Amino acid sequence: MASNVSELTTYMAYLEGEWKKSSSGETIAIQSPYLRKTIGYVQAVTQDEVDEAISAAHKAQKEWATLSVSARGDYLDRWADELVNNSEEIAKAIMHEVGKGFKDAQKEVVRTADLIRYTVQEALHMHGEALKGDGFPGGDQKKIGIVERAPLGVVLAIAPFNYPVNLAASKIAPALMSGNAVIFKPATQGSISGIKMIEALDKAGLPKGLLSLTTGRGSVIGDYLVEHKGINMISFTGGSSTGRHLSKQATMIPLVLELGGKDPAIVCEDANMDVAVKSIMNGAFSYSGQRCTAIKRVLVNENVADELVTRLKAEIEKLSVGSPEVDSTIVPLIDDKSADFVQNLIDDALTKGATLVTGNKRENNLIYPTLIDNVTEDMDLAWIEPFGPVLPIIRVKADDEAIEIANKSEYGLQASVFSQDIDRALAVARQVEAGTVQINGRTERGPDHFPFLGIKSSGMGVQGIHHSLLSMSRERVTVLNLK
Ligand SMILES: NC(=O)C1=CN([C@@H]2O[C@H](COP(=O)(O)OP(=O)(O)OC[C@H]3O[C@@H](n4cnc5c(N)ncnc54)[C@H](OP(=O)(O)O)[C@@H]3O)[C@@H](O)[C@H]2O)C=CC1
Ligand SMILES: O=C(O)[C@H](O)COP(=O)(O)O
Repeated sequence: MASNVSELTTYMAYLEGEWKKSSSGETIAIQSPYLRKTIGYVQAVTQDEVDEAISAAHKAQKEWATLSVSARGDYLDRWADELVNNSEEIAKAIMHEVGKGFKDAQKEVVRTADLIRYTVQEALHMHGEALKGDGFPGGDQKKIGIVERAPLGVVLAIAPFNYPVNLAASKIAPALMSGNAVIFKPATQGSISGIKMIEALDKAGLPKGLLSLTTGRGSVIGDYLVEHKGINMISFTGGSSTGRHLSKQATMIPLVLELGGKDPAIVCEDANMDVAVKSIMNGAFSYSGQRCTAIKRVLVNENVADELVTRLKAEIEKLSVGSPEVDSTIVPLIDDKSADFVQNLIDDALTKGATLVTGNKRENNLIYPTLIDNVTEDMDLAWIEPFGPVLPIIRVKADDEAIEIANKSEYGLQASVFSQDIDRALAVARQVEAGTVQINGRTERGPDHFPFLGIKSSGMGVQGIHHSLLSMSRERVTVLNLK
């Protein structure tokens, strides 16, 4: 596939239902991680523009909340249709901007349309409840509690670079279906994909002002957005340090945080090795490990460690490395800084005596898939999230030791346990501190209607379609006191 990004577009911000140049007069250049050149410019939105967008959002939200759920759903269904109709163009934007393989980028767009449609259906099927007062000692049948769900107001949706369309829509769709307005802050590297996605929503006829897209550096407008009195809920996905910072800035408003991880794959000595190898390969290396749910360390029983390492090495050496345009599994990392970060983790482990099995080759921000054995607890690679294609092997003597090391991590997003004995796998799974534990499978967020959550430094609150709808609305209780 030939890349045609020679004509550089300056993209507008979407403010109060109009595509506008920012009054700042400033733009931000977006660099493609694999073309290694500027592919477009986005607006650096000002604080005054943020104020205006939030004020317009409040106005539009009032009317939106009076629409029936099915009428809101019609807008969102049309959005999903538009995304599918423009999937090739949006996928190209994702590929150019964040270096994701074209087929995976297309899957991301289709998955997003599916997520939006499911969100509509889920919202249509969420009903309130009526409580009878006599259900509590001393209560009275004449007291009836009606419990409905009400919107929160204006939701701030902040997304990371790695799933610029899906992780944004998984916030925007439930926010809108719950009757809220949205301020969407895309990752700077991910803004063009976000703009393309919002173009589709605009084409679907969304009422003006209900959603604004504020492009700009998180370090410049992030705190302003987060601390803004007009924001009633924040749904954030990104790194743990950004998430921790944000949780200190935001006061007395609901907050859902999906953050980083250091997902372990625990391989017991009775694991089915075919399953373990396939799952670890897929879990650790797809999109060069730039997934929050990537397998980021392997805790393997020493009796099967040699076999696992030999088989992983053979598979890693077969991985395609290079351009996302030919769907390589290993693609250049999002920027040079990220590649330096991964390289430092590799260097630290090797300096401290770990064994290089394969990899540790680099061309600019392209890091070849790297497997490092005999990683020990004194090495940063045992604990720090690389967000790149490097996998540490930590050998353990028993399940208990694997659980202990798994739980020593500050993170608790997901984990995998591989064993052919379901009782054993379940016993291990129940002791691992993580939002989700996969038995005999790779760590992953999908399917998107499952609850998705991180504990410890991996997050706060729950996503997944049903839970996102809940977190973006509140109970509204009306009590009838009959004569
Ligand atoms: N648990 C989960 O569901 C997921 C977690 N992640 C995690 O995200 C990280 C990678 O994504 P990355 O984009 O680099 O993460 P970052 O934390 O760097 O950025 C995430 C978002 O926050 C914005 N931001 C930055 N500073 C602020 C601020 N002060 N206030 C408000 N917003 C701010 C960024 O904007 P800008 O780009 O302009 O700086 C971006 O939109 C990894 O740690 C990964 O594990 C990723 C996907 C899923
Ligand atoms: O950013 C991430 O890593 C995504 O939330 C992971 O999604 P996936 O596990 O479904 O690829």
